[in-house]
Parts: sequence; C-alpha cells; structure tokens
Amino acid sequence: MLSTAFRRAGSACKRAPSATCSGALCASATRSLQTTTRSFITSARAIPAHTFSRPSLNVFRSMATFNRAKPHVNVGTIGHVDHGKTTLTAAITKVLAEKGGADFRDYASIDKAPEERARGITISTTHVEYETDARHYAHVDCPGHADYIKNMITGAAQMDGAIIVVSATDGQMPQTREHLLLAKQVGVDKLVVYINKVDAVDDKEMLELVEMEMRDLLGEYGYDGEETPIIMGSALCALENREPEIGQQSIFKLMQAVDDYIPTPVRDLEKPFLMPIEDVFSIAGRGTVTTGSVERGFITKGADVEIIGYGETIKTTITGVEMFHKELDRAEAGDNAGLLLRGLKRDQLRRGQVIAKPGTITPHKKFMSQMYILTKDEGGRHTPFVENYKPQLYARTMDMTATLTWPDNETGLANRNEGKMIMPGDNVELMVELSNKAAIDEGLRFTVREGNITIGTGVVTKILE
Ligand SMILES: Nc1nc2c(ncn2[C@@H]2O[C@H](COP(=O)(O)OP(=O)(O)OP(=O)(O)O)[C@@H](O)[C@H]2O)c(=O)[nH]1
Ligand SMILES: [Mg+2]
Repeated sequence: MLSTAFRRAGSACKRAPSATCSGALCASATRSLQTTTRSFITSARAIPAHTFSRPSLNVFRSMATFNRAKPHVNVGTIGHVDHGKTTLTAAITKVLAEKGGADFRDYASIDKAPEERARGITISTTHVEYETDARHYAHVDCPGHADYIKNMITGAAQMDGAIIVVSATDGQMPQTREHLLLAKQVGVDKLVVYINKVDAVDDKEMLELVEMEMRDLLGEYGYDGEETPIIMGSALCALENREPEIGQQSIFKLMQAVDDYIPTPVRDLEKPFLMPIEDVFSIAGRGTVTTGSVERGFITKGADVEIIGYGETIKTTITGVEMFHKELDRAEAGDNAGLLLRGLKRDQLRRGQVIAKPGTITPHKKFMSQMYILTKDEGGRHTPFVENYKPQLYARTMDMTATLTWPDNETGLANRNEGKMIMPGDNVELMVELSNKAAIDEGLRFTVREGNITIGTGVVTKILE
C-alpha cells in the first residue's frame, strides 16, 4: 500500500509542469502521499500487529514488475453510472495478475479514489497499471460523473483510448452518450465497447439489440460503428471467479481488442517541433535569443522555423541552440533551451508566440471549445455569466483577452441553460474569439481567468477562423 503511494506520488509528476506542479515531487503528489501514509498509519493502528504485517508482506511479494520497454498507452473506463466501470477495472487487474501482468486491485481500493488537483479543479481519479504481452497500460477510473467530465476536459489523466462500459440490462443511457461525445471532443479517436452484466440477461436477442444500438450510437458520434470491437461479458463474474466463459475469457478478449484496436500514441519526440516562447533576450554581437521549454519534437542548428502568433508569421533559421550555458547541436521535447534566431530584432518577438516547424501549426483567432466552469468551492465564480463575457485566456505561454459566445448549433451537451447563462459547475460548448492571432491547434488545453480567479478550463475542439 505504501509502495503504491510512493509510485503514485512519483508518477503524478510525469505531468507537464504547470501552475500546480513544478516538476520534481510536486506539492499535490506530496500531499496525496502524506494523506495515503496517514490513512495507512491510522488503519494500521486499528489492526493487531500480527495481522497487519502478514498481508503487507504479501503485497510486496506479489508485486508485478512491469516491463517499461513495452509501448505505453493510457486508457480508462467511461460510461453511465453503475454500469460497472470500477468492477471492470478491478476485474482486469485480477485476470491479468494471474499472468503476472498486474497487481490485483480490489474494488474498494479503486473506488476510494484520491483527490487530485489539476488547473485549480478537484478531480477524484484512481490510476491502476497493468500489462499485456504487447503493451504497458495506465488505466484511469473516476468515482463520479463530474470527475469524468473534468478529467476529460483538463486532460488530468489523458486517455489515448477508452473502454466504454454499457450494462446489458439497461443498454445505452444518457451518460453513455455524454461520455462518448466528450471523448470525441477531446480527441479520443478509438474506443472499445464492453457490454457488461451479461450474466443478468437471459434473452440473447436483448444482447444483440444492445450491441446494434451501440453500433448506431458510435456512428452518430463520429466513431466507426462497424469496426469498433464490442465485447460481451460480466466483470463481476471475472472478479468472483465464476462462469469463465463470460467472466475471465471476456477480459482476455477485451484486452486483446484494446491491444489491437487502440493505436500506440505518437510520442512527443516524434511530433513536429514546437517551443512556446517564454522570454526574449538580445545578446550583443550574437543576436536575439528566445528561451522556453520544448513542447514536442526536436530542433537542430540550421533548421528553418516559423514564429507564429501576434501578427504575421515570421520565417527564420535557428543559428544556435543553447542549454545550461553550453552550445549544443540539438534540443528536444522536455528540454529548456535557448534558441538563437537569424536576422530578427528583439521587438519582433514576444512571450506567447511559438517557434515551430514550418507549416505544422497556423495562427487563428476563433475556435470552438469544450469548457468546464469552476464552482465557487473550486475557487471559481460565485455567479453565472452571460454571452460576450471577456475573460483572459491562458494557453502555453500566451495570454489574451477572449470573447465567449454561445455556438449557433448547440449539441445536446452544450448550454443546458435556456436563459443563456453559464453557471459555475457547468460543462459547456463555447465559441472563443481571441483579441489577437495565436498558434492554436485542436486538442490544445487552456484556462480562462478573470483577475486572480480561474473561471474555467477547456480544450480546443475545432478551429473556426
Ligand atoms: N450482475 C452483475 N452485476 C455487476 C456486474 N458488474 C458490476 N455489477 C454491479 O453493478 C453495480 C455497479 O458497479 P460499479 O463497478 O460500481 O459501477 P460504476 O460504473 O463504477 O459506477 P459509478 O462509479 O458509480 O458510476 C455494483 O453493484 C456491481 O456489483 C456484472 O457483470 N454483473
Ligand atoms: Mg465506479
């Protein structure tokens, strides 16, 4: 238990440094470590020493050692309340643990999700890890609907693919649709469907109907309704070692489908180069240097680049790469670098622009977004806001005034308020117009603030202009 806490504390910091996480062992991770340690100590006190030491030893003995050389993929369970997301998560770890590919995590330990903070929002999520023969997975399960929404919008636990759980007894329900829509919005392009609770349904036709309806629904939300794998089974049977056909076997089938159908994500290093400018200096005799943290790809001396944002795009060449006051040939994703630019004056450059491989990102002013508006308790607004609200938008290193308007064609999820008021706690689709051009791409995450208050957090879903 303690070791899991340490692992979690360590892994929490693989996130990109943000306002709440400054790299190394960030505050939130330390806090969750402390909380877990504290609860560990409290619970230990209640149990006689002999019963305490034995299970904890077994935990260490049974610990799976994961093969980090395998491709890593982030997945998660999504779907309507009570359809069996947590039971399935526990079942996957149980079935894979028997092959040495996981540490079994029981239902209670998954459902007792620790609270994390991302972009000022409290989100409860549990991460479990396991591996198949082909890949290593980090899997996220949230205890409540609101946590799924925040998690998907902030990308606090980003998913490269998802397992959507649908109960055979209910079929698709409102949150099945809502999670499907959100997943598509935030760029989860491939899903696998698990039709759960097959043990509770005798009628074969009923199962076929649920499958047919799911295929239609997938198509409706822009997924491939024909190709998407749909697995039928019972997570509870798998967890309780009953009816292996629909229990354990269904978990193997599910993981095979996840291995085969959800693609391995492109690593940051393999993406085209992009570095947001943090600062600009002019160095006598050498020229203009910009500093920043390389977001993706790599750059070498002599490469052609574009500077995008605020005004016209500028073309130039990198004449030097520096790190730790040393001149180098190359900087790559994750590095803090200084880049020397040919023929540019200091006043042509500013924080908030990005330096990118030519043609890979373009400047825009207007886009669609999916946003979560923070509640008062999360430090957000106390009151609703109306159309043409103008907060400050922060993304990468830039901040600009943004005008928020309601989209013309409202989707089912957007703008629940008939009176066109957005309430704290809402999850809405909003149109954003920036005061200036900025390097924007679909999937870019941002926050909006007013004064010292974080109003909301969002993700770019579609470029408009
Ligand atoms: N009969 C049957 N019941 C199941 C199965 N899987 C889960 N359940 C039951 O369904 C209920 C809900 O399961 P959970 O795993 O908590 O569902 P969830 O989707 O995580 O629920 P929330 O996190 O509250 O949204 C529990 O009582 C489970 O025991 C199954 O395969 N068969
Ligand atoms: Mg659950």
